[in-house]
Amino acid sequence: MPPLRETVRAHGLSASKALGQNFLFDEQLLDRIAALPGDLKGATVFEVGPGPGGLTRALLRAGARVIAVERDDRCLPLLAELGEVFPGQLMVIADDAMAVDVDALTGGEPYHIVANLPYNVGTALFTRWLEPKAWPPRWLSLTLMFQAEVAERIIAKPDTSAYGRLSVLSQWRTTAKIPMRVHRSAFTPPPKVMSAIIHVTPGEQPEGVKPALLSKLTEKGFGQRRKMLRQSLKGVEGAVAALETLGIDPTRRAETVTVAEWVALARTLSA
Ligand SMILES: C[S@@+](CC[C@H](N)C(=O)[O-])C[C@H]1O[C@@H](n2cnc3c(N)ncnc32)[C@H](O)[C@@H]1O
Repeated sequence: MPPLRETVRAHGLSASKALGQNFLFDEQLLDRIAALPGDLKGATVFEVGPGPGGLTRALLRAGARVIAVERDDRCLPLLAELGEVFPGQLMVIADDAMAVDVDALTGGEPYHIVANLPYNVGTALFTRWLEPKAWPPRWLSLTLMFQAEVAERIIAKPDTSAYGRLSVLSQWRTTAKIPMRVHRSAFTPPPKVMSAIIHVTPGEQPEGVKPALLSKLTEKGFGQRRKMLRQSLKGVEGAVAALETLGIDPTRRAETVTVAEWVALARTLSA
């Protein structure tokens, strides 16, 4: 099929800022991204925002069955052409990714999620995928492009300025890594900031922890990250006493508390 840039030009497709569109046209780079989840031959992949289909092409070339959700109807004719080149491999749904039920769309099959995310909904989608009703989730891996600053927050360690609620919620039952950084100049048009890819795989959920409690504790703790825990966690019943029981100094601040300590605190309160 014709090179990606040529196809985009032929369709007169230009990036829309309102839809968070920054396109990738370097097919070698796209193949490297599509290789990050591992062997995709015969695997199901859910893609958010295929746009002109650069990443989609790479996933199809890798042998995946791709279910893609795109909000911009201008991209649909171009994606339909792509579907003809890879018969039976591509299903495109014209919708808002926030409104679709991925488990239902993928028909109960385990699936990978791969996306060059629209920045305006990226974090909201990511946190939703981290908080399914049941664990392990149906997804096998997440391979997601983020602004580098958000990616750093996801993998951050305690005692760093990037460490926060997103770090704890990302790390307590998954393994999260940054396998690749992508320079802003790789995109058309180039965004203002650098990007990085996050690769996440599910891990074991620690026993006896209610996810909603961990969510609440981290919300309170990091909501007032400069305050001592005995102050910031005052609103969570039993939390300050639990700190004492666990030997966590209540004069510490949220950003010094390790993921394992947050989990221990949530476990104590979940009992
Ligand atoms: C950063 S671009 C990536 C495009 C393409 N995947 C690439 O790598 O070149 C983000 C894409 O997400 C689409 N998009 C934005 N918001 C969306 C939403 N809520 N649901 C589905 N797609 C959305 C945009 O139209 C755009 O095509």
